[in-house]
Amino acid sequence: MKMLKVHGSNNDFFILPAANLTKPLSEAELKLLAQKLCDRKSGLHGGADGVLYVTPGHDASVAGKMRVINADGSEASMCGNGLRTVARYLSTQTGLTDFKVETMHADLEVKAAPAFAKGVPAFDVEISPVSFKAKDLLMHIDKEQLINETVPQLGSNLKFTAVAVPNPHLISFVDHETLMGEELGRIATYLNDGQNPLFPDGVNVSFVEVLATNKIFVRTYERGVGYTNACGTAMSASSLVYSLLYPETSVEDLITVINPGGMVKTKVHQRQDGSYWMSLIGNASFVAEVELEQADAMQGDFTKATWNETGEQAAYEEFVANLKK
Ligand SMILES: N[C@@H](CCC[C@H](N)C(=O)O)C(=O)O
Repeated sequence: MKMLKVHGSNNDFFILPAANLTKPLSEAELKLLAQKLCDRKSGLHGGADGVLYVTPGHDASVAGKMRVINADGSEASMCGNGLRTVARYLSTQTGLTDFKVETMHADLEVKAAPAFAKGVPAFDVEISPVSFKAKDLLMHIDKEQLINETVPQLGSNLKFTAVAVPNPHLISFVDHETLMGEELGRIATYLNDGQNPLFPDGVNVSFVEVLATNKIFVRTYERGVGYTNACGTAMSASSLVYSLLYPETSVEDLITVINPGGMVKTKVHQRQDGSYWMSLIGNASFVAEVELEQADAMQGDFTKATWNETGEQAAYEEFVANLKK
């Protein structure tokens, strides 16, 4: 079966089109396959943060459907970095450059964007729906929503905002020392332990540093994965919270979001009814074309897999190096 190794801001995935399977996968087999492929020690070519499973959409109004399987086998409702790469994949399959992709809770607009650099193609994707309601985050606290408040159960003086986009995010704006410290891992590990009373289903946790007006740095510990180079939904959610908490910025401003894996651009939009959605604009890099036997992959045997590099990773790394100049 053929797959693509891809990334957005070095948040990396295997794109697995269902059409490429030699036999259909049960839900349990899809979960196991993601765990086998993504394992950073025993997985395929260094593993990945997740699998993006692409199937036909509900009708001709969408070019396809993206399902997001985290490295631990859990399924998420959305993946911003992944959606850019799936959009590019579907664009190559259909010839379309402005279309919709079905996701768990919404059909989302995607469109080709100007390349971020030579050899670094980019896509612009819609991040939506957005909710601050505790029930939409599966967050168990004694209030309807959490916006820039401390959470005593976390044993921290930091203030947090919780928002679903639609996967759940808990975000705190911090200074540089805290951004780079141990607190993020301590809090995120606890909230993703499967036992805590606040987020029984887990949550993506991000610390954000404001670098300048409309320029932020986002570091994320992801539900179902751990620390990643970037999290597209987290960067979009952080941009929304930034626009709400910092009067220096406004909706429709273009925000530069730096992350450990590179850089994206975001824009926060507000509809007539007051609801929000975001644009996430960033690279959609194809690293390698992969081919392997499905049965081998299910066993975690990657010895016979073929791996053909596209050459795009070198271009992406040059793009990142130039960011730092
Ligand atoms: N890295 C993704 C988010 C993937 C899902 C997340 N780990 C969750 O479980 O909600 C992104 O780019 O948004």
